[in-house]
Amino acid sequence: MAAVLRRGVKLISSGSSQLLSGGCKHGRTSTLCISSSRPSSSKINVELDSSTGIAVMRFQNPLVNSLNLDFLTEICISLEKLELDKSCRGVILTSAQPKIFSAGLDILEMYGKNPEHYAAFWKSVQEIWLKLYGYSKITIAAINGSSPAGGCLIALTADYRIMADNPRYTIGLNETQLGIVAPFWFKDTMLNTVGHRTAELSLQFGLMYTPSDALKINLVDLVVPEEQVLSTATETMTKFLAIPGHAREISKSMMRKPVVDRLLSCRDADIKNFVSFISKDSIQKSLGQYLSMLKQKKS
Ligand SMILES: CC/C=C\C/C=C\CCCC/C=C/C(=O)SCCNC(=O)CCNC(=O)[C@H](O)C(C)(C)COP(=O)(O)OP(=O)(O)OC[C@H]1O[C@@H](n2cnc3c(N)ncnc32)[C@H](O)[C@@H]1OP(=O)(O)O
Repeated sequence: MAAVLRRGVKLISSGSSQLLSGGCKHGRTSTLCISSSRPSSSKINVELDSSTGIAVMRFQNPLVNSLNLDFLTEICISLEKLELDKSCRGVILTSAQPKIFSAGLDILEMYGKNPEHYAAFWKSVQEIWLKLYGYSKITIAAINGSSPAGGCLIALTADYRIMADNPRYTIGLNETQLGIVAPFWFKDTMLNTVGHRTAELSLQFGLMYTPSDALKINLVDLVVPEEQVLSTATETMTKFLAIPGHAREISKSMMRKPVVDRLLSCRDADIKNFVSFISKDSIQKSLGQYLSMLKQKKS
């Protein structure tokens, strides 16, 4: 159930099973409607300040915000609701988990499952990218932890990226390190942000960057002390909000539409390609080894 935090601000816990269709208004505060049952299953929370129009979406999928099917669906539904909500003007994406923005796609969704599962999972990955990269409202990634692969992709879809100044946090498209390949629309998103040569090296080596190195290649726009990430994101959002909305929105769409259209024109083929690639014995073996390496790292 939505709980009032301070004047004009509501906390919205949203489990995918709890979301109802359509936004609703409660007095002066515009928020999303959810039922009150089982709020503890929520993988995200959204705080929408109706006095500023700024929503903060926090990822809270323990342990590391890995992007599984349910989590992706939940994020997508919440983004859709915020997009339809006239009182929301921009969304800040950040993490409630310590040290991790998002560990990227959940490897367990791509390992040891059947083709139908792989297809459904990949469809949800496409959905989140299409939703975020084509999002009409302003998005800012407040990157308060590590952000490999799919986590980096989520950050890359934002209009602006602010990263915490902690050299332990890294960000990048590291897919090749897992023996897998970032698909063309991951590549295009990276390329549109950092340019051709940097994207080429970055993708081939599967490079992960510290915040200061990420800043050097424009993978992030700003690096600030960790405790200032959210406040800086809010200040930056205010600057974006000062621009006439329709002009900003059309400019964003002009920059991104060709890339969005490219995936829209071949979604089914892209799913087929993913299923066939990920089902290969050699790829499954690589993913299995990578998972073992993650586990061994602890011991
Ligand atoms: C031609 C091409 C055509 C089509 C496309 C084909 C291919 C598909 C491309 C797919 C694109 C893929 C994108 C991805 O996002 S792949 C995922 C990449 N992610 C990573 O490499 C991150 C790996 N994780 C880490 O580096 C660290 O875990 C992290 C995030 C820095 C956190 O470190 P730490 O705090 O020390 O925590 P642990 O390492 O101990 O992890 C805790 C726990 O979480 C498990 N885990 C971590 N990451 C993932 C993940 N991505 N998926 C699933 N599980 C993950 C980890 O194993 C630990 O589990 P445990 O059970 O041991 O507690």
